[in-house]
Amino acid sequence: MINTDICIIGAGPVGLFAVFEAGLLKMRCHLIDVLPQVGGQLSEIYPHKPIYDIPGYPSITAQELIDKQLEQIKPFDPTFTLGERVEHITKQDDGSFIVETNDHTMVHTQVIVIAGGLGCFEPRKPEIPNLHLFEGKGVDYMVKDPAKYRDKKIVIAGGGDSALDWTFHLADIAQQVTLIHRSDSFRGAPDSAEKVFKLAQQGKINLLLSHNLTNIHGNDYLSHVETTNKEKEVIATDADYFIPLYGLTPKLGPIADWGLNIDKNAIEVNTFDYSTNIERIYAIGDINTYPGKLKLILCGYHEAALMCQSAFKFVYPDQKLTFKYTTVNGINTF
Ligand SMILES: Cc1cc2nc3c(=O)[nH]c(=O)nc-3n(C[C@H](O)[C@H](O)[C@H](O)COP(=O)(O)OP(=O)(O)OC[C@H]3O[C@@H](n4cnc5c(N)ncnc54)[C@H](O)[C@@H]3O)c2cc1C
Repeated sequence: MINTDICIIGAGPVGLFAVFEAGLLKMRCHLIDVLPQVGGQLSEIYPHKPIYDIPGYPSITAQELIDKQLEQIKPFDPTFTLGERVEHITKQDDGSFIVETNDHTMVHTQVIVIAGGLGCFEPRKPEIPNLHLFEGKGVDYMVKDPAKYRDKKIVIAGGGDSALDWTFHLADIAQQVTLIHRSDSFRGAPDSAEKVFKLAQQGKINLLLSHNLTNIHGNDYLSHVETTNKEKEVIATDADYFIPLYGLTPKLGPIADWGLNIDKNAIEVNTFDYSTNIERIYAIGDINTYPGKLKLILCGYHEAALMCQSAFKFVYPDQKLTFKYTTVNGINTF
C-alpha cells in the first residue's frame, strides 16, 4: 500500500502544478494517470504545438512546458503510478481514503485531488470480429514498455503520429514490424511519414498501405493479423503482438460513479477552494465546472494553489496555515 498526503488523479499540467503548491506546504503527493506518460493533453494530443498564454513564456511548446513542470516539482519527490486507471475510492472511518486502480495498486491518502482533465482517454478500437478475444493475449492499445516487444513480430495499425512514431521506434527493437494503413498516405507529421517510408525502402519494416484490416486469429494467443488489399486478396501477417493506434477518445470514466455532483461531464466545485460535494475530495483543471469556468492551463494552476491552502487542514489538522511567498522562504523540501 502506498501512503501519501494527497493522491492526485491525473498527471496533466494542473495535477503536476498541484504537486508544487502542495510541496510548499510540506504535503506529499502521489500521482496516478491512465496514460503511460505524464503531461495529460499536452503530451498526448499536442506535444509540438506552441502555447502563448503561459506567463513568462512568450512561446513554449506543450512538451517543453511539461518538462519544465517536472523540473519544478523534482525537489518535492512526487511518486507516480502510470498506465493505470483509478477505478474505486473507499472512505475510511478516520475520513481518509483508499484509492484503487484497475491493476489493484492501492493508495492510502488524506485528500483526493481529481485533476482528470477530459477524463480517461479510451483507445479507439478497430471494428473487427475477434478483437476482444485477444485483448491481453497479443492485442495492446498503447505502448507502455517498448522492451516488451524485443525480438517479437509486431503489427501496428493506424496512420497518425502514434502509429508512425512507434513503427519507427520499434523497428530497432522488434524482430519484425509491419505497419498497416487503410490509405496510401499518412495523417501524421510529414517528417515521421518520410522516416517510415525510408525504413520500408531499406527493408527494415513491412508497409501495407491501402490495406483494410479484416480480422485477427490465433489459438490461446494471437498468431496472425488478416488484411485485404485493393485487389481484395486476403493477406495474413504473422504477429506476436497487434497494436492498433487509432487515437484516443476522452470519457469521464469511473469518476462518474463516485457520488460527486456532475454537470455535463464535469465535476461541480465551489470557487472558494475547488472542493466537491464530498469532503476531502477536490477537483481542479479541465474536469471541474463553476460559473465562468475557462478551460485553460493558467486557470487550473490558480485552482491548484487555492485547493492546497484548503487541503492543508486535512493533512495537518493541528497546525495553523500561514501563507508564505517562495521568494521569502525559498523552496524547502522534505
Ligand atoms: C489542441 C489543444 C490545444 C490547446 N491549447 C491550449 C493553449 O494554448 N493554452 C491553454 O491554456 N490551454 C490549451 N488547451 C487546453 C489545455 O490543454 C487544458 O486546459 C489542460 O490540458 C488541462 O489540464 P488538466 O491537467 O486539467 O487535464 P489534462 O491535460 O486533460 O490531464 C488529465 C489527465 O488525467 C488522466 N485521467 C483522467 N481520469 C483518470 C483516471 N480515472 N485514472 C487515471 N488517470 C486519469 C488523463 O489520462 C490525463 O492524462 C488546449 C487543448 C487542446 C486539445
